[in-house]
Amino acid sequence: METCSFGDEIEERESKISHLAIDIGGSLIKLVYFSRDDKCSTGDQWINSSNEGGDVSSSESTCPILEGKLHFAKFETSKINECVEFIRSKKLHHSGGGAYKYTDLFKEELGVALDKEDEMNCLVAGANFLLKTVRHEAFTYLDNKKEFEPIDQNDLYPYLLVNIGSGVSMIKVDGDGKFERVSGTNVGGGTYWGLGKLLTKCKSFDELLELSHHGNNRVIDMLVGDIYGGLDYTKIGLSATAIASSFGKAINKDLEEYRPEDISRSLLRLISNNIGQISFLNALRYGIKRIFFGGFFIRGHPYTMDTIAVGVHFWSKGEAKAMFLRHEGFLGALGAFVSYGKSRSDDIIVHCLVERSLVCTPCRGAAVDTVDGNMDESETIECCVYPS
Ligand SMILES: Nc1ncnc2c1ncn2[C@@H]1O[C@H](COP(=O)(O)OP(=O)(O)OP(=O)(O)O)[C@@H](O)[C@H]1O
Ligand SMILES: CC(C)(CO)[C@@H](O)C(=O)NCCC(=O)O
Repeated sequence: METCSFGDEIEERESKISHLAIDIGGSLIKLVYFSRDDKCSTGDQWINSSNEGGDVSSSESTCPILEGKLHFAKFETSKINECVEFIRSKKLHHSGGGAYKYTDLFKEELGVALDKEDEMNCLVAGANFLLKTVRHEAFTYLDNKKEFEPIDQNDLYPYLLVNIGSGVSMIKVDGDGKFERVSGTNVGGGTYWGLGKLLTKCKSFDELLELSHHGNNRVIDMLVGDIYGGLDYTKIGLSATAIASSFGKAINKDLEEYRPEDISRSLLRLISNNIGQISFLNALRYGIKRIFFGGFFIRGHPYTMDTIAVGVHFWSKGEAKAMFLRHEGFLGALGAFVSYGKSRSDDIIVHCLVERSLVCTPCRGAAVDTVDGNMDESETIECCVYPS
């Protein structure tokens, strides 16, 4: 993943768009951009930053508040030209500096240079930003129920951040900018999509995920009961329905004899279980009780979240808790967005005002239930940007 951001204002017909951050991952490109509300576009709203709490206090001088919305978009990395076209059509591009893998493409197509931000820094900054400022962001998933949990600012750290992208990073977070990448695994979202595509001939990730809804993993996975004559192995705490060996039954038939639905479900279970287990072991290593899972592998998918949550609960004997994030896939891009300018003289401080209620509002179509539903990319976060 590469995370980049660039700023300055671009006039659009309906709103002013400024500040774009882009996260170019192994599988997906994520964009986060800010559009100023019309009512604020005169730029005549000022606050004294020293009177406001939190992030803006680093500046003593007064500064204008730009009220507006954060927007989200994603594209497959293999179709980067669609992303470039989107940026061009929305006129999101402008100035910047720096260089990296896609620099030439962005320079040639859009005439912009990218400022590179550190990936881990951005993941942590994005997670902290969401956990500290966006209500209804973090939730548990137990017994097929999503429950939002308010985050106590005084009891946030340490936590383990597990970002499940193509690969998986596990980061112990101790504060703003205070973190250590303690582990990772190469068995991640890319593995599910890659192996799933080969085994099922699916054309898209969404198709593969959809198949998993209708599958039965017991057809392919070897269960404890398959080994123990249908019985639990009570002495070591394993029920008959626990998986003894993922894909363990696949030795019995040829690939064509298995349903793609069952293959997808077993694969999803295998990967989610494995990540849940490694995450728990790392939480245990540092005495951490709360694990936040992000990354686009999750996609708010009930079976994925259930497998991870149940695994963490089971292995930790209820001591550790798995939590999920509504903006799961945008941590890096959001982090690039909020970090932009921090190391430069043209400081841009992004801060969501609690008074603006931080609801996610739909920007097209009818009202959606923004709290219970999965995140829809057409939703936005109302926020304020404080440029110094
Ligand atoms: N539409 C999609 N197309 C492809 N993969 C998808 C899609 N939706 C979800 N995914 C899953 O999300 C994963 C990528 O997640 P994410 O965008 O968070 O990581 P990344 O930034 O691409 O990876 P990395 O950080 O390892 O470079 C894919 O490997 C796949 O499992
Ligand atoms: C290489 C990155 C950091 C790129 O985002 C990610 O894909 C990852 O964490 N992979 C796992 C690598 C490992 O720790 O084995």
